[in-house]
Amino acid sequence: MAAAGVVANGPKEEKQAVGIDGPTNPMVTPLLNDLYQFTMAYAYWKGGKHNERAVFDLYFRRNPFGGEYTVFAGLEECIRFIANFRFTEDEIAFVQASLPPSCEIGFYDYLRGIDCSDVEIHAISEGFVVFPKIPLMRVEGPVAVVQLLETPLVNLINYASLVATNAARHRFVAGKSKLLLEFGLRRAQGPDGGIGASKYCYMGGFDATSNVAAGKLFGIPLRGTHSHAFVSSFMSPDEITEKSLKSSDSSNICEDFVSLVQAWLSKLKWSQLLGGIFGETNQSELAAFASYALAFPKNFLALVDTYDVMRSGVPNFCAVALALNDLGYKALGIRLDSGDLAYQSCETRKFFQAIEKEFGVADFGRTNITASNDLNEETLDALNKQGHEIDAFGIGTHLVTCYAQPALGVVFKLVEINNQPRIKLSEDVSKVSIPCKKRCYRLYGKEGYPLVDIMTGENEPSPKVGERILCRHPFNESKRAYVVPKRVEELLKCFWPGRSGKEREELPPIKLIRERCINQLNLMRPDHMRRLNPTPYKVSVSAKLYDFIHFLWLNEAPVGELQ
Ligand SMILES: Nc1ncnc2c1ncn2[C@@H]1O[C@H](COP(=O)(O)OP(=O)(O)OP(=O)(O)O)[C@@H](O)[C@H]1O
Ligand SMILES: O=P(O)(O)OC[C@H]1O[C@H](OP(=O)(O)OP(=O)(O)O)[C@H](O)[C@@H]1O
Ligand SMILES: O=C(O)c1cccnc1
Ligand SMILES: [Mg+2]
Repeated sequence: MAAAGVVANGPKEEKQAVGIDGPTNPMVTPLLNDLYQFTMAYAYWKGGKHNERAVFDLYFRRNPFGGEYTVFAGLEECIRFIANFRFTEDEIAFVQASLPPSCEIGFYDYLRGIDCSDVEIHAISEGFVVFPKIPLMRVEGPVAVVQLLETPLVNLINYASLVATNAARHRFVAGKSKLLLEFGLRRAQGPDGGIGASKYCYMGGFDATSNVAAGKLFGIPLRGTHSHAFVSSFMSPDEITEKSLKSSDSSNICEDFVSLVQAWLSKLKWSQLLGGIFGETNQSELAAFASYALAFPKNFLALVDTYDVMRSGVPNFCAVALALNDLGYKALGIRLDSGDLAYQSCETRKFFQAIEKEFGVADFGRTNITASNDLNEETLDALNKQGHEIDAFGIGTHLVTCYAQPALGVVFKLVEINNQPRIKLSEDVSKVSIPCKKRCYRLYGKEGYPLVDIMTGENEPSPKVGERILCRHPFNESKRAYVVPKRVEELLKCFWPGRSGKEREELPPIKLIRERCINQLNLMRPDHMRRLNPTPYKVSVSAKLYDFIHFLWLNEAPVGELQ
């Protein structure tokens, strides 16, 4: 399919993060934290508890946007943070100034010495489809150090996974064949929101961004059109002084491209097939289009809704496109940014097809139509239901601000300390944590779909292909199922080995993560993916872990006394 707009760069050779560089955003430091992490770290240290070995799980409790899946994103930035985790003298001085003066000076020497060399991180690969309760990351290490990681890690995963999921959901509704452009920078929540949105929307299945900084930082393809300001900045074709244009093969020069455009406009006006659709078009708009075509003859795309789409924008675009065609150039297409996008795209397509027929310009009928203007999942769905002729969507505000749901409830919970499993109870069962250092697996069925994710204790034997295993709902006794997996995939892999001597998983380039994400989404059973009342994906625990959770629950919950 033809690309929309000016192509500023192709995807670069992505940089392999082996070194490992620090986080993309230099604001991500150990101070990007909640105060209570420091007060707890002090209290652990003061009590001589700081080096106790703790295991924390990072997970979320509910899928966003009323859906039944989430895309896991943000892992690379977490590993970059971990790999470079050290306090500067300046930061230590600030922590000291922020804690009560009664805190002993030795704590600051302790902070001076810590890094993540004794921390071990297992995580699900970035770009995987993930589900509630399953640990996305398992962080193990000295309790005070790992406590200091909670807020930054949750911060780095939360929005990344939310916006990647939002992008994946927009892609799902738009369909695989459409070009999806992220146009959200101006509406994003600050500079980091803008950069993060561009990165993770690409990961979640968008094709390109308008955000130049994101193009430079991550090698994401850049695309763009032009705005209404460019069109309304022109008053008349007389403004164009440099009117000559070389043909695409440089064999001849058209000395007055503007007159060629005017000639085509008259032909269109009097043509049999198009007769009566339009009269006088807006000449200042025509000047803007001709001028843009002179600047970008190979990438001409026009925003056609400044004055009147069918009576001015589209005929003016076609006149310029046909003049370009005379010189061997193929115009890219138009952008619609207001009004009824379904209706206008269909009318425009008919107009393009009529031109192809009347003037014998091959493929003119297939000229690209891009649409934008407050698009979201619902409007994309409505457009599909009505029928439309749009090839590409530019989406900003709703996508990057995650308008439909502003946060993913990622949490970081202690599940084990000094080899002792810990549980956090709650009146709300969905908030009870799943104790123990665990392993997690995805079990696939005979049709190739993932059937269930299962958590087991660290030392339980792993589920085996062809062997029946009981999968239990972690909290609901009556919900259980036997599964005979056709494929077993271990989900948690070692991304930061600490001192364990384990091999570290590579951090793949963003393009590969994007492909992985698209493949993962394609693998899901369609009923988990549908927008209305999707089927929940099953998340379970082994029988042994189930028994242990409930044993610990009873052990920890005080018995009430009725009077
Ligand atoms: N065929 C359609 N079906 C459903 N929604 C549509 C359709 N066409 C456009 N929309 C949506 O309707 C809304 C139109 O918004 P609104 O009326 O505020 O804009 P407009 O007047 O067309 O343009 P402008 O942004 O210039 O004010 C947008 O959110 C757009 O995405
Ligand atoms: O609508 P979004 O999904 O956020 O997509 C990006 C929008 O940003 C641009 O214009 P802007 O909104 O700045 O001005 P406009 O509303 O007048 O078009 C563009 O024309 C889109 O309409
Ligand atoms: O290139 C575009 O068309 C664009 C970029 C950002 C926002 N709206 C549109
Ligand atoms: Mg707008």
